[in-house]
Amino acid sequence: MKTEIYEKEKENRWLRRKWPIVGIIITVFIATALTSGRGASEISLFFRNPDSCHCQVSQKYTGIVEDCCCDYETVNSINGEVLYPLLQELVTTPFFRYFKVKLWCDCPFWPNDGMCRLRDCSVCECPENEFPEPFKKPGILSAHLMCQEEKPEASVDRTVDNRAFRGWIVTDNPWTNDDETDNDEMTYVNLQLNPERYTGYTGPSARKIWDAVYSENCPKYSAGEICQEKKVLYKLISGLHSSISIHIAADYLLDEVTNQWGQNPKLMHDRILRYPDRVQNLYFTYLFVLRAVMKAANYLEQAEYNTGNNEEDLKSQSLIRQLVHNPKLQSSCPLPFDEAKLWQGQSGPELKQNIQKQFKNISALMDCVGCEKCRLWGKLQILGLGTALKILFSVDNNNHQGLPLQLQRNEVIALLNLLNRLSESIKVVHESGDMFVNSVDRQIVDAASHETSKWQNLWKSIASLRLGKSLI
Ligand SMILES: Cc1cc2nc3c(=O)[nH]c(=O)nc-3n(C[C@H](O)[C@H](O)[C@H](O)COP(=O)(O)OP(=O)(O)OC[C@H]3O[C@@H](n4cnc5c(N)ncnc54)[C@H](O)[C@@H]3O)c2cc1C
Repeated sequence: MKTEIYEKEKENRWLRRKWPIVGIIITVFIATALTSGRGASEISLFFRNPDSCHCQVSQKYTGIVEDCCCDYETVNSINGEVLYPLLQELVTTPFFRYFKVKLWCDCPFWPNDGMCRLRDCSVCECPENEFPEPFKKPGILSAHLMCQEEKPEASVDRTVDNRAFRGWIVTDNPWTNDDETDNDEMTYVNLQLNPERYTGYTGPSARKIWDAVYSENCPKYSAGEICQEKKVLYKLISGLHSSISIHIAADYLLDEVTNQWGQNPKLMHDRILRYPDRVQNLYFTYLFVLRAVMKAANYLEQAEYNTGNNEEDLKSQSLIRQLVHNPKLQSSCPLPFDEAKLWQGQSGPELKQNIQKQFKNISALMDCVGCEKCRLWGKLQILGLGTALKILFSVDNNNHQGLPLQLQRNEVIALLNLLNRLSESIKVVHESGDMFVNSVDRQIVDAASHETSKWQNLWKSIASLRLGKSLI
């Protein structure tokens, strides 16, 4: 009997002495369990992928944005001080808030598999009396023009065909799939009433679009690729994708029951911030589009901003002037992207043709997006990118090709609204990126220490149980 008590006491003493080691073993065990995917998903993501581990390290982007002519610090400062405030105001003016779009979903690649869950997926179209008179052609509201929800107010703009807008011509964009000159089935949407945010569009339907975009139309270039032309399309699309994800995370439906909207730091971290290349591509896309706007400065300055609301139209024009001729922008980042460097080699024209074809395909894929609001913003932003590509690559500085720049009103609306979206995303990443990363890190640490203390308590109870028993 004595020997038995002695043995038990020995065992407990061993347990007490080795407790710190046991603690470490438990911690390692928990970490292993979590990294093998059995723990909370956020923790597993954090530990599992060493490339994505930015634990407590603040993500600072410095130096020149790759393939551009401006550095991160300058982008952040001109965006925060100049572009963001001007663009925020500009997109609320009547001229820039009505976008003409074909919302019908007739996917040329596969049957429509609309997977939208939320009411927020659908677009609130403009009633006929809302959008500006000069945008309309009298008598176009015939009964056969039905909108998405079979309402008669899905009016079509044909006014631009006839009106002598200075600078507003009807022309097709060679980079996009939709025929911009065909007004059938087009409808007007007030963008201010349809913010780009979380819609619940997710799963295989959304994944199929992005997969088709990346795998078939702009595959990721291999590391070490030096041909800038081969990288441009991927970087533009990836930058746009980052911006879309940032808007989803920044305006997320946190609680469906109480309809509570707010930021989702985990989504922001998991989809964007933990991938530095996605953030870098966002900056690239921003500078690319900014360069297009600056290159078209004279055109934009002289164009007619006419919605019939004189005061607001003067405001649009004044804001455009302040933007394209801004002294701070001109001095700190005069050439955000140098398009003249591209298409120089022998294979230049062929490369350009290929990229144009791929971009057109991506644009056609927007008709496959199974959520109306996502389709609206997808189409707008792709038209905006197509307009930037048209400005930078379809016309050269000296009009050597004999093609003076001609833009359609809808292209300008898309271009400036796209720049505004990118500007918002840059602001979020720059001003709140660290806060999101820290908040996710905190959640991870809290979850891990909660798990650890749970195991420690369990272990302590087992140990005291054994100790108690042995003393009986
Ligand atoms: C055109 C379009 C517009 C959309 N608009 C909205 C919207 O307004 N609101 C909404 O809630 N949902 C929208 N969606 C859906 C949304 O983009 C996501 O597809 C959805 O939230 C599911 O996300 P996910 O985590 O599966 O990753 P996804 O964002 O679908 O990404 C799919 C894959 O692409 C790769 N990837 C992700 N980001 C990048 C990047 N920046 N660069 C390179 N590769 C990347 C990754 O491998 C990832 O697994 C839209 C989808 C499309 C196609």
